[in-house]
Amino acid sequence: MTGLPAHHPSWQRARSLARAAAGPALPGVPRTLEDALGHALAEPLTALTDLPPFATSAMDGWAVSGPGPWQLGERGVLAGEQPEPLAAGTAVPIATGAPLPPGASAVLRREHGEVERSTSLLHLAAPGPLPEGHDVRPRGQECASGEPLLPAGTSVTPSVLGLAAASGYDRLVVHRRPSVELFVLGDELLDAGVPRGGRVRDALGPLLPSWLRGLGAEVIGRHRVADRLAELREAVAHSPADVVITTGSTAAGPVDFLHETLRLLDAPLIVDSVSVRPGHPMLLAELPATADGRTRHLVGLPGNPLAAVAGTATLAAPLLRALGGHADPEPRGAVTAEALPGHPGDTRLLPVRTAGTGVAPLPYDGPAMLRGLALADALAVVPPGGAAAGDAVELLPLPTA
Ligand SMILES: Nc1nc2c(c(=O)[nH]1)N[C@H]1C(S)=C(S)[C@@H](COP(=O)(O)OP(=O)(O)OC[C@H]3O[C@@H](n4cnc5c(N)ncnc54)[C@H](O)[C@@H]3O)O[C@H]1N2
Ligand code: MOO
Repeated sequence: MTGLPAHHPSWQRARSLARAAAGPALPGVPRTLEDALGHALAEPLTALTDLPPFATSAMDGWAVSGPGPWQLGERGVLAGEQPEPLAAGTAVPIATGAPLPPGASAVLRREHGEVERSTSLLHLAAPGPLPEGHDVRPRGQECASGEPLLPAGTSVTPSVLGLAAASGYDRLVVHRRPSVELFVLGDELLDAGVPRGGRVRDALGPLLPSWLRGLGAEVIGRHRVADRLAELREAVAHSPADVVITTGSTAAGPVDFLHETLRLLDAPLIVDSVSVRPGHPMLLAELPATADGRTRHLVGLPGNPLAAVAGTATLAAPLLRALGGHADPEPRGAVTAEALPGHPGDTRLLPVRTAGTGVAPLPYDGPAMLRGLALADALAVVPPGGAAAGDAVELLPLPTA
């Protein structure tokens, strides 16, 4: 456990407690490039080759040697070929990406040259002269073999996969993803159809798993758990997940058994409610370790859907990112296009949309509502008392897929 239990910390402190609770990131494992997507690099990415690995032509045209005009050879050089040396005063056709023949001094792009058919002489057809190295990508222009390209902790995106492949990798050593099991509580929840008979649709079962995957988690299960102490206790006690995430049951209602469950499991609370709106009943606890000594945590998200979203951004995101070894991102900021309403004493997380050069609030942002969130680009972190038009605010990203 990290530090003493923090009851009702500030929003900022709750985030750092959640990050620190992770401890060291999960161990590194080798993965094929395809399987590494979404993980974090456990080792720096170091170039396994010079890039480009040999001097190449940057354009379709001719490789030339010395000043023109040039006697044109017949056999051109295609990408993937090993060219013959080029004698002074001669030229050969060359394709973009083809290795430059030894002895070539520059590349003349097709639209800048003219071939005299009768003599097979290639003339410069653009204002000259053609400088040495023109339209040539020299070997090692992007990096030298052994050069560090990306630090450990970098999140593996499609672009990182491309760079890793270009620089010679078949596999990457990445941190294991934290496993997550999601327990959705609430006997009033329906899994299909229109709300009826006093019951409402489960909005969080569909909302959370893809978000959690986007945070780098491996979602190993999603279950509905009945509002009964014994059932919740069994589910939490036996979950093999690194992180158990529950929704609902955080408050003091007649069937809110989460606190009681944690007490019975001897699971100390690291965060027990946060000074943030919506979502202040959110919590973070350390669960008893697994038989093989792995630490486990529980994030309790409030049942009101927007409050659960606030809890995911506040507690689940820093915990999961740190477990997965992802480096902390630079905070993203924006200017407000109009005033953002705040809470007198707590931080407020407000769905906002980019409007012109700033961000603006959206209607329907109550804790039980998702209508504003569904149109939002981000959650704005609104300080106690609110933000005036033109103020800078931090933005928290929202998943897009
Ligand atoms: N006496 C107090 N009552 C409440 C407090 C409080 O401090 N004192 N806090 C309020 C706040 S703030 C919130 S947020 C909620 C948190 O409640 P729980 O986490 O215990 O959640 P539930 O009671 O189970 O549900 C609340 C609400 O959300 C609906 N819900 C639950 N799960 C889902 C879901 N998966 N999809 C859609 N809607 C869901 C549920 O039907 C309730 O309407 O407590 C306040 N009360
Ligand atoms: O703060 Mo509760 O978090 O939704 O109303």
